Amino acid sequence: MTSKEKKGNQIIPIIDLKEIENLKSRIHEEIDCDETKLLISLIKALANNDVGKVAIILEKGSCNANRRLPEYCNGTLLHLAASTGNVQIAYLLILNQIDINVLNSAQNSALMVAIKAEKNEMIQYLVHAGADLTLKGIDGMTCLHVAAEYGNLEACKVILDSSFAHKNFVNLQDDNGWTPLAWACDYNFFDIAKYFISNGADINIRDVQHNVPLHWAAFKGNTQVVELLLSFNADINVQNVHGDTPLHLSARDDHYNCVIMLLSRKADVSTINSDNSTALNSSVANGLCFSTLKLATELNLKDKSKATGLLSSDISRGRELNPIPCYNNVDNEKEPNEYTYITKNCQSSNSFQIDTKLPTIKSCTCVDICKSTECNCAKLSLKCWYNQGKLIPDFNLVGEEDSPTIFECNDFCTCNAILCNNRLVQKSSTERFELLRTTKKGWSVKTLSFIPMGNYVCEYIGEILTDMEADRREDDAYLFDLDNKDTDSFCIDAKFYGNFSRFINHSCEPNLHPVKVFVEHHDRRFPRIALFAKNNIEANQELSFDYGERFWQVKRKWFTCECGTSSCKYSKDTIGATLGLRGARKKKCPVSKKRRKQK
Ligand SMILES: C[S@@+](CC[C@H](N)C(=O)[O-])C[C@H]1O[C@@H](n2cnc3c(N)ncnc32)[C@H](O)[C@@H]1O
Repeated sequence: MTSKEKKGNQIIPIIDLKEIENLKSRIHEEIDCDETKLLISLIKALANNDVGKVAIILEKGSCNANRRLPEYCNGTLLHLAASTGNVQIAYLLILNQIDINVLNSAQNSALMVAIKAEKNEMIQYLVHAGADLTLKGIDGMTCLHVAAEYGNLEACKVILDSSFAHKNFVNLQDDNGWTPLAWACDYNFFDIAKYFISNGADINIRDVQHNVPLHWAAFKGNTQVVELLLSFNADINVQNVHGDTPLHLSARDDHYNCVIMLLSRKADVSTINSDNSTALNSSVANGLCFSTLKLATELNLKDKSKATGLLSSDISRGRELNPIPCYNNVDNEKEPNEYTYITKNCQSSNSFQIDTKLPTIKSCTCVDICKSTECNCAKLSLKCWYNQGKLIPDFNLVGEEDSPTIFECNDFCTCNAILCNNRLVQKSSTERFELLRTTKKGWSVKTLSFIPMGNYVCEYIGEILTDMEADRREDDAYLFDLDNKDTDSFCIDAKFYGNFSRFINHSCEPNLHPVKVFVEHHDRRFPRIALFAKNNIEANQELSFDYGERFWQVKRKWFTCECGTSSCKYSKDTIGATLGLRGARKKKCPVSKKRRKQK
């Protein structure tokens, strides 16, 4: 019926126009021009795959191809064509201006209908014809989620191979936080899970209940998928918001093979969930797994060297995308609790007002992706400093002078918020962190995953204060100066309200670089402080930024730098020379300025 053209890895159906003309010439019956009768004939012709007749009716022009069909779930003729898989008819409909991205009342686009019906040639055609891959249907699922749920590997390949799919498309989450990989793992589609992982799927992304795909695979007893995820180093003892590990979930549903697999890979039988239950306590009494778990628990009890120092499984209490566990293997200090965990800057006084008025906010009129130099937001930042989800190498991550200020696209821009190249800090960071007690610097933050240079890591969050308010505070250890040259000065204090960034220590060889970023308002007095990776950061490294010389000028009386780097400027041995020589110079510290003495 149609021949095919190869483009990249994709085979795209080619519509044979001569064949359509030929089919049209065989139709000799009179066609009634009454609109309702035309529509009925069209539906009938479509259902019978009568391409010639569909072409003739559409040519009459008096039939609205976009009309909704109540008897077909309020879809359009394209939904109908998608379910039958007739690519020539889909071509004719699109030629007649049918909207390719309409959702029917079950919230399916034509592409989703084709995926569910496994009409793979139609899927190729609709993707090639520009169907919106980011369109979200029921429960916020994209076409890739649907393809994963229905086990349609061919569709997954077509979608991900398409030039319309952006870099991180494979990791988009639905309303429940599920990635396409989570769907494939839950429904035991091994080949799809493997395909996603080899195409950039992140096995550690958490859903709204903090489950990772391994939880779902274990919960369903999908042993082969569990093994696949573990072979890609999935954390076997990962806990969800209820404290359940994959072993808890597998034991609860008595999935014997899966429990054996997890135990053989050294899953920890001693982990307790929020009900104070181990996997053994959670298992079905006298079920298949019970005696195996009992034996594993008894053997484990004999191993006394199990102390992990875990004080909390998530210091953010579910506020971050990924939980942030807290460990102390150093002293008796408990989990820090003298502050309130927040994820957005806050203001506790009326002494100033952030100007959020619409006329003061510039926005762009780009279509989709904001990659051109014409983007108004990029122009405001001098140029767009992001590409493929990170800072471009041109961005000054090492210089002492202030880095450029970044204006990200905002709610008033016309671009597509998912595809736009100029939105990073406004999206939650997907990196994983841990709070760890150190011997000489109190608490510290380390990254659990590799972070490439230029990646956005986290935001320094806290209470916005005027300089005068900050001066009245006794403890200045968590102040971050917003350092505005032209107007009144403000700072962020993370002492009482803050996120995990308040625990990031100083280093003379820092791996983070603070950048001023504006998103929801353009009031220059109140930039957001985004910390970006200054270089590649290996997993398990401590995060740090440079607190600046002024900090050490004030603090040297109480303590000196313990960063331990070879170029440390403020250690017991070097601080005298560093500040003695430079003390007289009025050095402008680029970002961080702690002004007050610690009492
Ligand atoms: C913003 S807090 C960082 C988190 C802090 N470690 C804690 O336990 O809460 C800044 C304080 O951490 C300690 N600190 C940070 N970097 C340090 C360094 N390089 N050497 C010594 N102490 C440091 C100092 O006590 C400093 O006042």
